[in-house]
Amino acid sequence: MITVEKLDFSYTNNPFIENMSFHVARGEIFGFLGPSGAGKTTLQKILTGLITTYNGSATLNGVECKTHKQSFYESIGVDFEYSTLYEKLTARQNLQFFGSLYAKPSRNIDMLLEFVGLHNDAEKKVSDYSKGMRSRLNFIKALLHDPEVLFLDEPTSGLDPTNSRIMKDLILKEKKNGKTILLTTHNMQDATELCDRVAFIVDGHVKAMDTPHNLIMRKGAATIKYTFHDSTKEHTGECPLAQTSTDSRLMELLQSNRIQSIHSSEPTLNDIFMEITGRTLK
Ligand SMILES: Nc1ncnc2c1ncn2[C@@H]1O[C@H](COP(=O)(O)OP(=O)(O)OP(=O)(O)O)[C@@H](O)[C@H]1O
Repeated sequence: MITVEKLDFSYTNNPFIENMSFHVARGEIFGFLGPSGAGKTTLQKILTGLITTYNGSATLNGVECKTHKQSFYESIGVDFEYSTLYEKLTARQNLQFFGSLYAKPSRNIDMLLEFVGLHNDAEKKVSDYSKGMRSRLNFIKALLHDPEVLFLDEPTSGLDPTNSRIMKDLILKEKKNGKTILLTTHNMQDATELCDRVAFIVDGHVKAMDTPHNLIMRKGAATIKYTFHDSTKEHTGECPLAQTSTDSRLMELLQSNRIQSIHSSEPTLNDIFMEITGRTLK
């Protein structure tokens, strides 16, 4: 669906994105993860045809992004971080207007509004919308022409936990509807939950690319920690989850029912990001 090969791009004379290659399959949710300034938005701009001065190749459905025709935009939907809604128009008027820009007939506006719980606010001006309502409206604006590929820039940024949950469920629903989704995020938890694969991006370079599960497993096994007490005081112990049966002390404690507490701790995607890139996402 999307193929990037030997991509080079910089805003300045210094190299930035260099020799980057990756492929995103149809129906996949693919996440660009990286700290501020890593080049995530730049990559999305290249793939949505907004930056055309790159070298190498970036194709979407076989079309080179920098030489696209207007019809290119029929197959992509874009929900970037900043709202592009008209404040003085109602939600419905906004959707009618943006829908009219495409050759394809719009999806049913009432159904889209219902889909994101805005059906009772359709006639309200966007200036009277809360941040969460705007995010949901911006999201369905990107779905109006039923595009094959969705580009989402920080889809949960600035949302409270409830609205963030709503947004993530909407993204997963669109994946079920067969969409290919490229998203950027700083949020490792969202990435772990949403993405089939992620690319760690730092300073314009891909440092790692895999499923969140495989990346987490790279760090090695999760560990278990346990506490037990003898006649004098409480002790703690630790061993790799995969080696519990060879930990003789743990075995003996289990058999004599002397364990007081036991829990496992898995590395997070954030731990792996720090290990691979030497950077944090904050
Ligand atoms: N139009 C531009 N002209 C010159 N430099 C730019 C331009 N847009 C972005 N940059 C620079 O390119 C680098 C990458 O920016 P980009 O917006 O792609 O980062 P990002 O990973 O999306 O960051 P964030 O998470 O903060 O959105 C930054 O150093 C930024 O200052």
